[in-house]
Amino acid sequence: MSRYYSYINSAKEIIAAYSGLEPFASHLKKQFAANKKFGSKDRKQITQLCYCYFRLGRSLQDISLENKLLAGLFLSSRSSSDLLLHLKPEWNDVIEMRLEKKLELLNSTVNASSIFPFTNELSDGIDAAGFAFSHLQQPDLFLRIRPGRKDTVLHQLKAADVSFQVPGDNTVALLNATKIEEVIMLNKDAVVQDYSSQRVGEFLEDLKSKIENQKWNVWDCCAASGGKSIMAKDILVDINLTVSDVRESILINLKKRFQEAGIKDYKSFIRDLSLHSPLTTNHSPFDLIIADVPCSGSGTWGRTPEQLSFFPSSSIETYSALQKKIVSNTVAQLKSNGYYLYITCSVFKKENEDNVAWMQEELRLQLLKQEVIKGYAVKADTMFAALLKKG
Ligand SMILES: C[S@@+](CC[C@H](N)C(=O)[O-])C[C@H]1O[C@@H](n2cnc3c(N)ncnc32)[C@H](O)[C@@H]1O
Repeated sequence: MSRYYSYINSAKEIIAAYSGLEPFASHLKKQFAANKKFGSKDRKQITQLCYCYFRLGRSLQDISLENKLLAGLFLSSRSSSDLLLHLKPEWNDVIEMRLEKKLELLNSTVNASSIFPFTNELSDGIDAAGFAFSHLQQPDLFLRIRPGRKDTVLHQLKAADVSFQVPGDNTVALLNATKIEEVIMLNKDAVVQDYSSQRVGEFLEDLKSKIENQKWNVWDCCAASGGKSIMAKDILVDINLTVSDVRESILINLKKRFQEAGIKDYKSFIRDLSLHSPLTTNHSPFDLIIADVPCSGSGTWGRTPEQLSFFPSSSIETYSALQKKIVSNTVAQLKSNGYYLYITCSVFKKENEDNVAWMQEELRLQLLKQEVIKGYAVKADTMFAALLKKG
């Protein structure tokens, strides 16, 4: 058997053994660890086959797994591959063809809802077809350059001969495989942060003018490893920062990241915010609460395309309910006239506009601005942010 068939067979076995209960990346890691025969080139090829397969979502259910693997590779690739050259040379010859033409050539039905089965749940303004078909491409890796570090970062990227683009003032787009930690001082000079996540910073820029003489108390209540907190420090500068998360392990990562970022003065605590329990911290009540809430992550499935096949629709409601609990338990800690920045990386209306409408009606917050930050045309995630004010 040629090694290309053996790649196809390995991908078939790995996909068949996947239940969807853990991220596919973890499953893949375990499978490779248990099969030492795979060298790094084999692992790369099998990984690409599997991910391209998942990028098709529930499309092409009527063809064999082997053909779907090849179709996934064909539709998701823009450059020639040895595997297609050997197994489907007629497709490899036209690999640079436009997607519409490739679909015509396949003569099979691949449409928006076969790739992304929840198009009727989308937030307003999202182009269902543009969003669904964007899953066929792997998103880029983005850096946010920290204040005053632009010359250093661009110089280091050029010196290391890394290919990159600068889509925004302080944003760098890189190919996903770039080993950026070997090139720049991560967290000190720039942070890895998706482009749309960086654009949430525009909401913080709007708030800057509202800070007068006093130092604001800011709480990043679902902080994870601190992406939004570092951005808040960079934009709002002189703030009393408090961070919390339900996971102790992620706050350990935050601590290390903050050290590298030079952020020393902050308070942190572990708390499950879905539980209604009294909460007072040194800095409460707050002038600003940043709630980057747990969500379906449906705006980021270009990075985890297995979700297109495995995400249960019932989870949308579960996330929406959890988000409401977290918001109502944290809003209590907001000063009157304080600001609430609600963020998701979801494209679902129930987690986005519907929850904001609920905050207006039930919690009497005033909506200042809300936006679906669309990333699908620029190889980035899609996010949602809303800025509200307590009366
Ligand atoms: C979307 S992530 C935050 C990402 C982060 N703000 C950033 O920019 O890197 C959501 C975080 O909420 C935390 N979380 C989930 N359920 C929670 C709960 N019940 N109470 C508090 N935090 C929770 C998760 O552990 C996760 O780290």
